[in-house]
Formats: sequence, C-alpha cells, structure tokens
Amino acid sequence: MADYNWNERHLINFENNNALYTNDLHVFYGTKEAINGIDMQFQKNKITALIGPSGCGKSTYLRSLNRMNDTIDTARVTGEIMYEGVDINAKNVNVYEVRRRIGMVFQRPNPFAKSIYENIAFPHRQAGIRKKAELDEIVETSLKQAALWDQVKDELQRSALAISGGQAQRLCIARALSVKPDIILMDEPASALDPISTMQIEETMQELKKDYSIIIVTHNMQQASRISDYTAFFYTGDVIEYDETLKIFTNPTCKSTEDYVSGRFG
Ligand SMILES: Nc1ncnc2c1ncn2[C@@H]1O[C@H](COP(=O)(O)OP(=O)(O)OP(=O)(O)O)[C@@H](O)[C@H]1O
Repeated sequence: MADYNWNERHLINFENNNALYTNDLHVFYGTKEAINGIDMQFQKNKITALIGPSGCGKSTYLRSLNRMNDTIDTARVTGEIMYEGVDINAKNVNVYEVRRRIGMVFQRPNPFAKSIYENIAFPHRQAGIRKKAELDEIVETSLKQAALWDQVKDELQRSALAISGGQAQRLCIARALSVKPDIILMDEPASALDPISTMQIEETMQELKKDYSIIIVTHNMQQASRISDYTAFFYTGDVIEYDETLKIFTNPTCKSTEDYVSGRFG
C-alpha cells in the first residue's frame, strides 16, 4: 500500500437540513476501539453511502445510529447522536421509539416465518391495532412503497420464507417502512441478491428518498456511485473523506480515497 497520510481529513459540513448527526462518536468492543470519535452529519431526503475496506467500522457506526449496538454485550458507545434536538445515545431515551423512527434493513433478508401479510401486520397487531381494514391498509401501503405490492397482492397468505431473496428483502423494507420511520439504515441490503433484484432495490431506494433519509453501507463502489448523493470513506474507525458522491468518485481530495474508490487497495 502507498504511504498515505492517514491524519488527512476532508469532511463536508451541513448547516441545515440534517436528519441526524453524531458528535465525537466512539464505539468500543471491550477495550478495543472500533470507532474513534466520528463527527458526521446526514442530510434529509438524501442517500448517504458509507464505504471502506472490511473491518473499518462501517457497520459498527451504522448500528450505533439506532442503538442496535446496545444488543451487543461488549459494545459501549460514547458521544452524541443528535436526532430532532435529542441525544438518542442518552440513557433515558426510549430505545424502541428510536428504532421506530430510525429503521434498519440488514444484509440478509430476515422475514418472520409467517405469511407475507403477517410479516407486516403482526407487529402492528401486537401494538394494539385490531381492525382488519386498518391492518390491510398498513400492509398495502408499505408493500406499495417497497415496490412489492403488484407482485404479491394475490398471494398475501403465502409464506414469506417461500419468496425470492429479492422479494424477501423488499418485504423487510416494507416492514421497516410500515412503522413510519424518518430514517432508514441499510447494511449492505443488496449484497446477498442477484443483479436484477439489486437493481430493483436501488430503484426502490431512489423512490424512498423522497420521503426518507437513507444511510447505506455498501462494498459495491458502482452501487455507491449510482445511488448515493453523499459518500463517506471510512478507514480504521475514522472517516477520512466525506463529500458529494460525484466528487468522491471523480475528484477526491485525499489520495487514499482516490486509490480506494479506484480499487487500488482494500
Ligand atoms: N460484536 C463484535 N465484537 C467484537 N468486535 C467486533 C464486533 N463487531 C465488529 N467488531 C470489530 O470491530 C471492527 C469494525 O467492524 P465492522 O463490522 O463495523 O466493520 P465493517 O467496516 O462494517 O466491516 P465489513 O465491511 O467487513 O462488514 C472490526 O475490527 C471488527 O472485528
């Protein structure tokens, strides 16, 4: 690897219209520091891609944004995660409400072993919605938003375990959307999918950003350059360069970013 200056930073700052931002965010697994104090702001109604070599902390950072790292015993998160004027990393915050407002879609589609309909209706029924018409409406709206309705509307009782991987991922997106989040975190949502399903997910994301802010971890440079408005290049727990996607992929400031996006290392 070339001799890069890893102390170099080139980070974009937004004055307004932030969906979320972090101040001095650190994440530790036991004594090991995986995120070294990241200040980063995410724009509303935009897609922001997090890229970087394996193990540099993209997923750890993403998971901290809706307190998913709370589910890992050894993980400890310090610093602020500011959302709507509230530090959602504070102790007294309702974590379930945080995860409702800031939803997550994982790498591998993880539908429940229930029907397509129930995958979406079940959490709402658990939350107290009993009227069938109301549940029907939630199911239909969410499936439409995830561009899956037309394909499954006549087989809503089919098992969600018997649909294709691409459909299952869109069902998981529909499930995440059904609770009306503001922000959607996506951790390599298409990496387990074939190219056509990947393209469909990317098209769906372009539609979704009209109503949601999206933050996506991806290993796929073409995908990041196709779909995102902003891109952040992570390296060993830090953000080295964060800028408009076009700039990152055509004229990055840091040599390390340039070499990473052009496939010279990583
Ligand atoms: N549950 C965990 N316990 C301990 N260490 C962890 C855990 N999860 C991640 N790590 C470590 O934290 C660092 C960052 O990992 P993370 O998965 O966030 O990186 P990443 O950039 O998302 O990697 P990849 O692209 O391979 O998914 C790595 O050194 C990893 O080994």
